[in-house]
Amino acid sequence: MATILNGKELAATLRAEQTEEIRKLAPLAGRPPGLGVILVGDDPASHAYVKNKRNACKEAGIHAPEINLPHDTTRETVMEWVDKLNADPRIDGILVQLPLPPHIPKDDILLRIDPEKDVDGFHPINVGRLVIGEDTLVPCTPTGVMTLLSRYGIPVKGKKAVVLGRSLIVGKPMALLLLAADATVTICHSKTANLSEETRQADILVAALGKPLMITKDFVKKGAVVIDVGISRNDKGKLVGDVDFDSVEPIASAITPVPGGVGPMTIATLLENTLKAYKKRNHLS
Ligand SMILES: Nc1nc(=O)c2c([nH]1)NC[C@@H]1CN(c3ccc(C(=O)N[C@@H](CCC(=O)O)C(=O)O)cc3)C=[N+]21
Repeated sequence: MATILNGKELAATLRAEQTEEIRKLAPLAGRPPGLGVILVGDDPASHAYVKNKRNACKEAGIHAPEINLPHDTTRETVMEWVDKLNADPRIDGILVQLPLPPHIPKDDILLRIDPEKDVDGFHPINVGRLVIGEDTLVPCTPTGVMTLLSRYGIPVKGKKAVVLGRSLIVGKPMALLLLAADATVTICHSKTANLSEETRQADILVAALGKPLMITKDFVKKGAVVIDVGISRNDKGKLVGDVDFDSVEPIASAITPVPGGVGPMTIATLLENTLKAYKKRNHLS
């Protein structure tokens, strides 16, 4: 029987801690923290995520103006909104919801965000700082995974970690964070040969490939800690991860469910990053 790593419950605990901290800091700063969210187009999944973020911010006392732009918005208009949020003294964090429509070059937009307000940690300056090992804003999903591991007392130092996936948003920063925590890290991806041989070495296995239910017990060593970052919808519209939970749970020592695992931790970390940027900008500790 594996320990179920309850991200939903832990995220609620973290948000309560953040709410308390904001209540204490706002009078010192003379204002609450601010997170500006830019959403382009009408992708229903993106709108649902942004709604979750808005509710979490509201609950915690974060000022969170939302810029909703139509699908046919130009690159220049999005740039102007980023500039406006960069210059706004009440804004500590900026999030441009991804994916953007194909006619808007993502890299140009992310490069425009003030790195000190880059609560997603996607700006090349922040990616570089993470590689160097400086304290900086780090992408929310992998940071949330590290928080989940540490709050459940799961040791990382000296362990063999295998990360499945090499995206800018999850795989690469996940590998760097595990490395910084002294794990021995392997990154696997779609071209990896003998994938299950690699994954069966893992003490900690992080699945972020976007292939629903692909990871069965054949990919997992007995007693491994299994973290599922996948979020896909099946034909019934139900949320499923990259891990076949029913197959893997009996042999894992700990495992995250989907939903209720990594997803809620992502949002709690977005608030944490906003708070971090706010404290730095206001010289509060
Ligand atoms: N600039 C940017 N930053 C992001 O961090 C970002 C993004 N764009 N685009 C989309 C992805 C996806 N993402 C999720 C956040 C929360 C849940 C989450 O809370 N999931 C719940 C379930 C939600 C549901 O039921 O739909 C759970 O897993 O329990 C999932 C996915 C952030 N992303």
